[in-house]
Amino acid sequence: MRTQRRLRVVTTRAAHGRLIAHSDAGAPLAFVRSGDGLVGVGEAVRITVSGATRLADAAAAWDELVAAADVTDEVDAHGSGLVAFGTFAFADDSAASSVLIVPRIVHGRRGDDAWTTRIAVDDEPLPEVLPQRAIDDVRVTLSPGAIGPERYLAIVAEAVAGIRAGELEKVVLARDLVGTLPAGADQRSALLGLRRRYPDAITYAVDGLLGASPEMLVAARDGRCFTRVLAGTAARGATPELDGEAAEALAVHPKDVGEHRLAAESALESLRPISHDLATSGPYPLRLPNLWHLATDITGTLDGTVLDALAALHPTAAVAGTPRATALERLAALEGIDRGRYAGPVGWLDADGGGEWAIALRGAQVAADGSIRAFAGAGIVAESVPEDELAETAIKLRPIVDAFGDPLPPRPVLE
Ligand SMILES: C=C(O[C@@H]1C=C(C(=O)O)C=C[C@H]1O)C(=O)O
Repeated sequence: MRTQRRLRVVTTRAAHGRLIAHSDAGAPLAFVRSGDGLVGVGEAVRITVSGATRLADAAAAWDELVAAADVTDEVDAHGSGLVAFGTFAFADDSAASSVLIVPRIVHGRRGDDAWTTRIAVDDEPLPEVLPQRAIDDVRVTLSPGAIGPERYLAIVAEAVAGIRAGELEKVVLARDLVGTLPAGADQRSALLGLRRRYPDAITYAVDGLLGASPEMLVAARDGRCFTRVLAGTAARGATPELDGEAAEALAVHPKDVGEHRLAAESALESLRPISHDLATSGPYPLRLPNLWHLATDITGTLDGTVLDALAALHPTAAVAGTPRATALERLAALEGIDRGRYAGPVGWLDADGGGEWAIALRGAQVAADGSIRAFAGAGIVAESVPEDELAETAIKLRPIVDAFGDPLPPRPVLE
């Protein structure tokens, strides 16, 4: 989709309260982690793409918009100036649209810098910054969707049989929960629920897709990139001692270590053609409020934009499997449903090819009619036990189940 619009973009220093309270109740835009990040209000431009070329098409439309923009930025921080929020569908043949959204107003904070960016289209005046609005407490119960627990056990068993027969090494299988948000409900309620419980995760919201992802697919700035690969999961222990043992056991558990190695190697392989000086640290056990993951961090010099990096990395072996093409075929056949934007890239990009993109995990899509669909998956390998994988998806669904079920606990409930 082409756009001829000319944007006028002005960033000035500002002081903010809670970032999320600035966003729109019915259509929040957010990418926030540990108090830093971006929140968008309103919509100046929407770029809609789909199909196998969705990332390349979005990049071309974005380049045109950037070329015609007039930007005044007195802050010059990562995320000041012209930015767009975005979400991309998981599969090439998904019916879900992929979008880039340029808000009318962006509130940003990074360390000691805080700013507001105002964006006007063509000859419009710059938008006015409105005061924050209190967040309503909205409660929704989620229940099994197209893939209930029984069906999940069956497809995991089928996947294990295929892997043992040598068809592929690993496939990530997901299941879903559904619910309905009342008309006009405040979506920021769930966002705040996620932020309070998972402050170190990335709380994201773009076009009804919202969640708290622990996995940074790629962050790019000034020609450098960072990727965090997560694969291999264990429940937290009930006492500090048991918890420490759970982390130690995960770090040496052959199934998880093997599953992780496939994911880390495939991320490196994807990055090699578009980057150099790649360095890794890990795998190490990463602690989240609800579980442990094995993590590998990758840094490098990026020869391209953040969208180029997304095109190279997505879908990673952490959310699809290995080999990639076989895993994509198998997961589509076994799940039998459209994942929509679940496990796709969600984030923001700037005018210089930088930005931050998470994998859309631990979240849900809220559709225009209020229907909610949440997904969580687990990496299946030859040693996988269906009941364990079902339990793992239940833990991974907890952030979004709790955020909708009991959105505003008075203080972080864990940690
Ligand atoms: C697929 C999900 O998570 C991914 C799969 C993991 C695993 O199988 O151990 C771990 C982290 C994520 O990369 C999900 O949360 O839905």
